[in-house]
Amino acid sequence: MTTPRLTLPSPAKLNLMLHILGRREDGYHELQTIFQFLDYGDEISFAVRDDGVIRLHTEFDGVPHDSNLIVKAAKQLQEQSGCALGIDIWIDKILPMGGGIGGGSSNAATTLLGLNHLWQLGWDEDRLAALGLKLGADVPVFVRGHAAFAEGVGEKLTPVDPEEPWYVVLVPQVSVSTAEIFSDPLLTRNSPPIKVRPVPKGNSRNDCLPVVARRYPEVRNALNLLGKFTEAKLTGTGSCVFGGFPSKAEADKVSALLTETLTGFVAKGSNVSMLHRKLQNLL
Ligand SMILES: C[C@](O)(CO)[C@H](O)COP(=O)(O)OP(=O)(O)OC[C@H]1O[C@@H](n2ccc(N)nc2=O)[C@H](O)[C@@H]1O
Ligand SMILES: Nc1ncnc2c1ncn2[C@@H]1O[C@H](COP(=O)(O)OP(=O)(O)OP(=O)(O)O)[C@@H](O)[C@H]1O
Repeated sequence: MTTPRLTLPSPAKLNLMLHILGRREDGYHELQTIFQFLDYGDEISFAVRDDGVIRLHTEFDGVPHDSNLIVKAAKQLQEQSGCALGIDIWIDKILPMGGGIGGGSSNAATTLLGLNHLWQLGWDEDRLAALGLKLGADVPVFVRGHAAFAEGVGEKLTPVDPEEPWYVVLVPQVSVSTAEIFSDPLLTRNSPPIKVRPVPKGNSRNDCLPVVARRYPEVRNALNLLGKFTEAKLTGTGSCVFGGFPSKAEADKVSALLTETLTGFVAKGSNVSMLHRKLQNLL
């Protein structure tokens, strides 16, 4: 008898704004950012095994098995929960790596929530988010599954409900190293903290944009091209560039023009992650 597989979505995120307030003693940066999910992402399938082995069957270019955030998330959860079960994992990977749309962090969160369900651990969201934070600054928001205003290094989350437009997302064919951008001497690190909620209009800038655009001509090009149709923004530390449109038809039209020369996709913004919508249906 074959073990049944559970397939769960692993959505992308966008940073609708990103301000850098300062640098902490450990080198990490204090941020204020707004996360929103996309109805677009990878799909991860899981099948429980009873021998305790954790095995990711899909190979990733340049990411060894044990360094994959999916495997790290599974191992840490197994270790900390004392669970004797194991897991077989497959992923249908469509999210670009190093694109600032959070693929690795989202994969880690989907793994944590999927295994919590399949291994019947009964961990609450706070505990899963705390474990997730050790894997990456963006993991907690994917664990919680609601669009959020984030502070600290991204772990202090307040749910928000921004508009949910259709986005054109351009994917310049360069991988941007987050660590490299955060260590650039030209990065602005002194944005004043926003104290008013909701975040007032006019605060949509991303402090990483000037540094990324300066270093990567491909990103500059994408910003210029999309900027002809709408406000073109950078997500995270890039490389992806996005802009919102009121309808799918308008987003499709612009995407069709731009993707003649650039890679990209159209997806709807969503304040509730599609992972959580699927899990809700399961329960
Ligand atoms: C900037 C964002 O993309 C916003 O969504 C994320 O906070 C980055 O999250 P991430 O890719 O999961 O980043 P991590 O793997 O935690 O960190 C990668 C590297 O970026 C730098 N880093 C990251 C986040 C942060 N708040 N300050 C930093 O200085 C650190 O050098 C760190 O070693
Ligand atoms: N499951 C995974 N999916 C993607 N990348 C992974 C994974 N596991 C490890 N990595 C490593 O993490 C790096 C960053 O990947 P990721 O896709 O999260 O970047 P990102 O979209 O820029 O994320 P962020 O917006 O959180 O900075 C990759 O270049 C890769 O080396």
